[in-house]
Amino acid sequence: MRKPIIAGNWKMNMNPDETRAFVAAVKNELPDPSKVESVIAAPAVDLTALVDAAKDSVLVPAAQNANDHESGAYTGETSPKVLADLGVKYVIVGHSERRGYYHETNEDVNKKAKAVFANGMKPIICVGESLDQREAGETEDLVATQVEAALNGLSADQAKELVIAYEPIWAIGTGKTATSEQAEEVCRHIRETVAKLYDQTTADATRIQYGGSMKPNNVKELMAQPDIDGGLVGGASLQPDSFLQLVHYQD
Ligand SMILES: O=C(CO)COP(=O)(O)O
Repeated sequence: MRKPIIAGNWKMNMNPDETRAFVAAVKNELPDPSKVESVIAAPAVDLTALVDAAKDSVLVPAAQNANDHESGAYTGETSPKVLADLGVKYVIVGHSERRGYYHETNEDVNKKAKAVFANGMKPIICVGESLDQREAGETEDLVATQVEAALNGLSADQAKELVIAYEPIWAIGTGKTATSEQAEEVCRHIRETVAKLYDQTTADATRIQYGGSMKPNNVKELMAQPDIDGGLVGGASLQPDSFLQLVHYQD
């Protein structure tokens, strides 16, 4: 059985003091990690505070990006090796904001996913279409291409470990959630794509999240879909109360 994974993506919000206060507010209220994995992806400048505050708790620290090199002349970038040294466990790769604002390509996403694995962490690989692409009927082909490119050269064992987040761009930060049927349709297609690339056993192990205006009031219905194994949550992960409601969606 795939273990559900609810991950907050704080984007460029919170400072170290706010990070410590958030962790203090949630750390003793999180669900049993054998039932739901609770993850927070903080800005790089907050990760030391996050890891430190979250030790002795089941909260799993994650980063929002990493360079594909371990060290060198890459001014302003974050080394995946240093993230791993700090105690980070997951790294979000290829978020639509990185693809859009910072021109990350499918090839970059693939290199970063490999670098994350090479340093003993797991990537959360984001895919998803714009509204124009959805309206042009391109969603399934586009998402399959993104998945194929991101997983290029990864082993079946790695495909079982990574997480794919389906985030329709038109649903991010807009309050417009994809209906659970729309989200399920694309997540099922992602699983079929993984099955074609590897085999059904591998695809059955890969965890697929939905992201885009996931909130306490829609998490249950989304998580009830057979191919949705988790959520990647922006706005609703910034407050301890709503994050706790999300990770406790089974209660
Ligand atoms: O981009 C997202 C998570 O990575 C979704 O953000 P919102 O939950 O704020 O729509």
